[in-house]
Amino acid sequence: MKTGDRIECLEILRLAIVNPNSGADYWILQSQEVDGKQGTGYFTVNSSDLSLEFSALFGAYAVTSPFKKAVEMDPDNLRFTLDAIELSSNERIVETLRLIGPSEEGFLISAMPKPSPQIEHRQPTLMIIDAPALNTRGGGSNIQSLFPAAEFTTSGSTAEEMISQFRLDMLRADANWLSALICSWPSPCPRQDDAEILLNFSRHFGTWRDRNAALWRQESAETFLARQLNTILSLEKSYQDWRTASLASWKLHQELSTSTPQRTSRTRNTTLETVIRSNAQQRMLREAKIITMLGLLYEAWKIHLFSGVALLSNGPGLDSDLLIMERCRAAFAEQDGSATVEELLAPRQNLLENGGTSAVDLTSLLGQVAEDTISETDIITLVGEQSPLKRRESARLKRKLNQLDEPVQSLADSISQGDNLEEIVEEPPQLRLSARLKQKRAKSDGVEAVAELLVQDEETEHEDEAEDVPPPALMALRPPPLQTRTWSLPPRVRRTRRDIIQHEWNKVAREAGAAKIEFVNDIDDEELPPGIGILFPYIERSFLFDIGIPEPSPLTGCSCHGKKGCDKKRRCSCQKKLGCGPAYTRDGLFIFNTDSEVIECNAACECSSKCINRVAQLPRQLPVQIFKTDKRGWGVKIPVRIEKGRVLGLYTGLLIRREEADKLSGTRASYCFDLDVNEEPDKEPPENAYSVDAHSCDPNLKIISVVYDSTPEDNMPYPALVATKNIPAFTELTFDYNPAHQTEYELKKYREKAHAKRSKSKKMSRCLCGASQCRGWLSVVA
Ligand SMILES: C[S@@+](CC[C@H](N)C(=O)[O-])C[C@H]1O[C@@H](n2cnc3c(N)ncnc32)[C@H](O)[C@@H]1O
Repeated sequence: MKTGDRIECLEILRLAIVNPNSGADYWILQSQEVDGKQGTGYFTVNSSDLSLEFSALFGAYAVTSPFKKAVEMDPDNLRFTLDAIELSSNERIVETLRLIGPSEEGFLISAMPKPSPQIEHRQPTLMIIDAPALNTRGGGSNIQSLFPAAEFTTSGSTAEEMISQFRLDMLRADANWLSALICSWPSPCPRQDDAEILLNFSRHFGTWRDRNAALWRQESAETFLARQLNTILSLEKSYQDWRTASLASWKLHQELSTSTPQRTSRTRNTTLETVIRSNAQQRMLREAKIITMLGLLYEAWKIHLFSGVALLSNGPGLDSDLLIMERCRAAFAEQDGSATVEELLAPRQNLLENGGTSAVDLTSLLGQVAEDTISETDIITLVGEQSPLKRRESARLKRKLNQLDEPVQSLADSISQGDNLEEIVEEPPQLRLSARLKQKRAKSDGVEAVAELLVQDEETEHEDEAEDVPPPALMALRPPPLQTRTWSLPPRVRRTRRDIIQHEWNKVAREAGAAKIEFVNDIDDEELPPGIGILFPYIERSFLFDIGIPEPSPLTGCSCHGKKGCDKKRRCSCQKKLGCGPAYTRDGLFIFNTDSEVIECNAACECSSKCINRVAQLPRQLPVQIFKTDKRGWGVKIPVRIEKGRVLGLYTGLLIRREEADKLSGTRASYCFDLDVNEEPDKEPPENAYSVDAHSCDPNLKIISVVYDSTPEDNMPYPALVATKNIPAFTELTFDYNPAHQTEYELKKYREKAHAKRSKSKKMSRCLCGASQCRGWLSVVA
């Protein structure tokens, strides 16, 4: 590239190019008038120093200089092809290039939008900044000296303003993305307040970044950096608190699960419960990894903060790394976690050989954490040995992780028992990690359940792919040989968040023997109901138990024999407690002959699994669609006709104590279901498909309480959803959130209360059920 060359492009927002060796000052690509119009996308290169070959800017990739091929132009879609390296403007070039060069040492080329009332698209100006030069000239305060004012007169703004704007954009992108990422994680098991800590954490982070953006204009670079450092310290503290709380919670969870032989032996006996239990364990594991990941993110960010380029792009490691991560995370999600360790590590190997940054490592890590295909020890391995600074940091990290509390250590042990850390670091990453994990876990005592689950995962994997989405290619993460490397993602069927969640939920449903679940939205662009994310713990049946929930008492069962053993109430000790005839017909339809709890036969009974008194406990038979309604958020419907009395399934979730439930507010409270059959204080937030059922004052479902894996005295019945009428296919399913309000007396009281409270109470809102007898107000806490 030389002065006078023309480059055609539509828009460049940011472009960073790193060159550790050259001493050139900067280049400017100015837009030119074409056909009498300014800024239609042609740019001419001006440079104050032509000693810098363009190929050198591409560091590891451009092996010879000057570059052999001219810049190729594609007016519809900006595309630079340099020495067979393709850079597409579809991805922000700043990120692409950050992948291939050590930002600490080089140049930053940035292209910024130049506001122009005449032209619709943003008109770019491209700048190349020599970061070391920036340092020697006194950092941020002297930026102007690098950009002679004359060069910017056409843009109508000063260099400083443009840089501030640039930084502001990056800060916003960062803060938004990180908070979206953190907020999309669901509340961890078993402690609900972990979610709160996470939220605070992300808020804290967001506020900090926004404030930084504002202060940049007012403060000197030194004060600015000092302030950042202070905030990092407090941010770190909040992260540490969160980590400590989560670890303590994990420890307690572990202790409780091992010190409760009754529940343990029961869960081992039933595949369903084993799976649920394993899910909980996996989830905890994943959370521990995420905690570690966040730590690594901040470590990485801190390292970058001290590099020269930090002065210009404000937390540069995080700025672009986060965006890279976001992209790679999506790529990982598309791959459904099927990349091999080798494939995951390949970008890093390539980087190390060619002088890379930590960006890809973190990217890969985050993707893998989301897909649960990586352990803490692998994370440490991946952080690996890089720059001396990075090496120090990673050694410190290793020490830290080694000193971690027992819970995480035992987690790591359960994954890689028998390996020491150094061996893992050395080990060539050739095996599929999931296979390795499977073997390790299968070997270690007490984690058979997890191994069993993994085997099931594998078995169902292919079936799933055939059903949902074609297996994605691995191109994006498997770097091609140097000369042919492409950064544009190949065309493929894109997996949305909805696809991924649907896939995950169906996996759980299938394992529980239940029918399919589908998300449908014909109303707007919202992909999923609020609060449902990649790690949302879907439970098909059974409860998850919060800490402090007492063990259910030992079960006693009936001694009915033969197929018809439980048909007669007086012979069946379970049904005797019912006080009426059998609750179900032989076809499994609820008879509506009792308002009290239905006591179904249980694991201790001698009757067969097909006995008449086992209905709600069976896997959900009908497929469900979770769909977006026009006025009431998301709801549930079933694509087939439903007979009156059909038991559709259970409303399950995490069983928490009333004290905890009372602390819930807003949306979370609206999912809380009071199991208050015997005045015991347990409630649960949502964790399955029926938790999005809407309220109606004229509902088509009724909730009945069913007991089958605890005793009535334990007060842990399952709310089961029963059709109260024949329901046509695709009708929205509704139940009355407050059936007590149906009686005249209660209704009167309710109306008075609603009237008094409607302007004040957050718990009352307008009912939009549309029923002719609509009570007008919805009390969201049932
Ligand atoms: C348990 S959630 C149900 C799922 C919810 N629709 C969603 O999109 O997440 C309960 C919330 O749904 C909404 N909702 C359910 N039934 C409603 C109704 N009849 N009228 C108005 N809002 C309703 C209210 O916002 C309520 O707080």
